[in-house]
Amino acid sequence: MKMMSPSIDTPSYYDSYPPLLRPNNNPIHDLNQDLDNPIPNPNPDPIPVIDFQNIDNDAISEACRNWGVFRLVNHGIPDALLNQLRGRAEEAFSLPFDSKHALKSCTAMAYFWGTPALTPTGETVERGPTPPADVKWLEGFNVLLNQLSQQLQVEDPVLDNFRLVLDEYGRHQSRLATTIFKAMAENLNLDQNLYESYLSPSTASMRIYRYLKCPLPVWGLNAHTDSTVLTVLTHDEVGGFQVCKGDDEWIDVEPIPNTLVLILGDLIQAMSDDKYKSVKHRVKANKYKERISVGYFVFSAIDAVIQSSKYKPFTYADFRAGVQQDLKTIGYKKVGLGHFKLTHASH
Ligand SMILES: O=C(O)CCC(=O)C(=O)O
Ligand SMILES: [Fe+2]
Repeated sequence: MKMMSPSIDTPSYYDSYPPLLRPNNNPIHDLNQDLDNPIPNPNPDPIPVIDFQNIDNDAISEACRNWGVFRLVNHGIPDALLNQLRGRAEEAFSLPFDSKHALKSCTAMAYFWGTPALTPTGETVERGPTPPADVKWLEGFNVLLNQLSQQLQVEDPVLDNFRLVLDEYGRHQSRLATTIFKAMAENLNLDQNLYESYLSPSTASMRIYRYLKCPLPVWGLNAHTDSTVLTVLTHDEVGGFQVCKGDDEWIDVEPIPNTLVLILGDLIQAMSDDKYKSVKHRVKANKYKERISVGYFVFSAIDAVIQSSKYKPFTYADFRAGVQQDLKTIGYKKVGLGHFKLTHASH
């Protein structure tokens, strides 16, 4: 799709960047990280593939146990909608920084930049006096799906078109997550009564990120696990997304058009008594290209009590409070499930 935004060669191009992240205006960055030692990218990569039109519970089970991540094909989201999503996201990010920043406190679609550490309503979590080295070369919108049907506080046709396409895309994501979770719940023999509250698409959120061109070899997003039941990602062709296999084998996930990447989060790890893995993942920054990704994050109902032989019973509200506290104190290297781990877990 053609963009109305200034071309990359014009000086005004960087008006869409947060001022601190514009060229020649960059904070000091942490250079002590080694970005150059992932496993060389085999082609195709070894990430398991699940066909949504022909769901194979055994294949899902194996992917969940051994990987914590799989690629979803034949998911039924029209290519046209995925292309539209991409086009609308590019248009929204190309707006001048001030137009995006006007949405800073808009809960339905909150703009953020410089950090992925947010409250559930999309406000930036402040971490003491944030050292400049913590600034991440990214910006994004945090979207609460159940609020997207209403007009945004800020009237802007570009943002409104973006909202509409996100709403439609979000409905597809709820459909996919519900079906996939059902297969997982069957595999795990989860109690039918519990299982209803274990996945709550009505409280799902989305994040649309633009990773900005970053002049230094840093991580676009540090290694972390998601605080979700499931996360569904769609990636553009730029690449840079990596998952961890085993303890320390980082694998580049190839961006394959019109496929989705599904990640297991901390909550399903607990529900599965640690049989399924909440997979560590991270994003490499790119010096030459911006990268856009869209993530759908689905959690348990806020008062759902998660039962596990490996953890004390906890509600999702408890878990979320723990994660928010972790973000304030230690950042993305959260304690997460560790807050509830039983030291002498029963078998
Ligand atoms: O941008 C991506 O591909 C990953 C985003 C992510 O891991 C997250 O928001 O938790
Ligand atoms: Fe993540």
